[in-house]
Amino acid sequence: MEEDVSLPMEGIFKLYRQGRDPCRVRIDENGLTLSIGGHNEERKEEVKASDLVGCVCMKAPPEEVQAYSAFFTVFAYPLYDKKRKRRALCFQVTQEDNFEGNFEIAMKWRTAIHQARRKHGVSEPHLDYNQKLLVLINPNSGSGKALQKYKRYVAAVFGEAEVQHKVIVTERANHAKEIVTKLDLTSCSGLVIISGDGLLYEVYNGLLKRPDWEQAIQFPVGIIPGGSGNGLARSIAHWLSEPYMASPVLVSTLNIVHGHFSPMDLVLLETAAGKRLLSFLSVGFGIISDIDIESERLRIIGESRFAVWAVARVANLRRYHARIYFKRATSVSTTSGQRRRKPVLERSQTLEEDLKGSQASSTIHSSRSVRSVDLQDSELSDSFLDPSLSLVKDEPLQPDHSCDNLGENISSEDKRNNLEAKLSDEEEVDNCERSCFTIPPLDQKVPEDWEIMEDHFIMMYGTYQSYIASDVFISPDSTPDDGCIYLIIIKGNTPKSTIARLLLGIDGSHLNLPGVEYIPVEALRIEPLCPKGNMTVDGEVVPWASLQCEVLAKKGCILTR
Ligand SMILES: Nc1ncnc2c1ncn2[C@@H]1O[C@H](COP(=O)(O)OP(=O)(O)OP(=O)(O)O)[C@@H](O)[C@H]1O
Repeated sequence: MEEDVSLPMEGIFKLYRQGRDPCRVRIDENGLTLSIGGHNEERKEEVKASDLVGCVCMKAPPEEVQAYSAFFTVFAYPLYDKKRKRRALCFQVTQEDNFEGNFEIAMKWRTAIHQARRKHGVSEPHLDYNQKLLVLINPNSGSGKALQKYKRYVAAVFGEAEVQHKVIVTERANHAKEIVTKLDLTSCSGLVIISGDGLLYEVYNGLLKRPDWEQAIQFPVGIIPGGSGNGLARSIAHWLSEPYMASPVLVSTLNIVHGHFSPMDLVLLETAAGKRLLSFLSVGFGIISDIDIESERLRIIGESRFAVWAVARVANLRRYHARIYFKRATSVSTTSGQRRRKPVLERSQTLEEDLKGSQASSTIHSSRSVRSVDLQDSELSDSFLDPSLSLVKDEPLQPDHSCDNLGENISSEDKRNNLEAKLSDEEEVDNCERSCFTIPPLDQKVPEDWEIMEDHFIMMYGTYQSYIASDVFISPDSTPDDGCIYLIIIKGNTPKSTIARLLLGIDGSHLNLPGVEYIPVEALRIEPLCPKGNMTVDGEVVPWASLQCEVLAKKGCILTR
């Protein structure tokens, strides 16, 4: 382990290939400050500690005249124009007349950069940086690009941040579940999932199978979007006010690199067969579940599969006879336009926010006139120097009169097959016993303070995250740790035109449509009263039968900035 240096630290270097002006550099716990040029023409740049990612030390390239120089390159991802962009600042150290002396100085700066980065938000619990992360990649997620995303983007940022990790590429459905069921949780600092939400569902249900499940489900988990359903990754970014859509993989990878833990609600479910399931995203039936399951055949087109299938489903609207019971949450309100504070996390101001106020960080300005300097917003592969020169070793339903429109095929074969594979573990021991629930068993009456609703529903969808897919902003009031399941209910008498408007854009405004109910609850029971339908948990099919659940508030742990 490297020894700490005392901050602040200052030095004078040259910015490699950026003119002859000396550059005064200061690092403290707030970040890095550069002052370039003389007193009359001084330009300043600041990079916040929260945007720093790492630093590598290098020897001089063969063409360098001052061959005794050493270099250190600082990597950061500040916000420019509503996008996180890579900044690589390469400093040339020539203080000493020999390479060893200069290299020692460069290494000290590397330590200081790491220290500033890690001390940012140090009061928050964070990853043990001395242990490896276990990265699970589903090569068949979405359009099949998860592995490519890892190789092309994630590995590069992990390299810059010196994130030690081990990769396992899943070979089949349930592989990830098997891995985490047996994993020695002391052998790694956290789990990172590069996939859609389906693989994370497997991981959580693998953790639930363990004898130590109560601790295991609290194991730190990070998610990088690679699938066709990436609701959690988008929800986390929304919560942190990060510009997700501009670069989903980068924004999510930076959460892992910064490695702060945030509590996340999980939901414990009980099926009619007495099986326990763990969920982090949603539970429901009706039109959204149908679209999710039936659009599976279009997974090759990625996330747009939901929008394409929605059109087909509205034309052929189904209604499901069911009874739902719920315990209304008393501690929250759903007043539109009066949303609760979003980021619960302490986070430093972004460059963009700064620019709105004072002219500040990462913009170089002269003492006379403020001007932007050409920023090296290069692609991940760019670097001022060849990283291979680094001297720091990388450790590295039959039709039924009570259910309309159910005569047609209502589920995709893919998902059904997957369901069969996943239910084949029915005989597995449930270490999570019935006593873990505070709600009564399914065959007993619900408590007096629960409410009951019976209808031919178009949908009933309970969600605990704001987004259930990257472009489906279903529950604006949800935050990952609010202790609530938000029910979105559409009863059978709602006109088709309303459903069409709803599905054209689930962007939060859908909650204002007549006929759409939005109810925060702590616990829920669903009792289907028609023979066939799609019931989903986190977008995965579960048997069409009674089911109930309750919130395990803040029992999960996600990696965030
Ligand atoms: N190597 C593999 N081959 C086939 N299926 C796999 C493999 N690894 C994992 N799976 C299964 O693929 C399913 C879907 O994965 P994932 O969520 O990553 O992708 P997705 O495109 O978002 O899919 P969905 O939206 O259907 O959940 C997972 O539930 C998992 O069981």
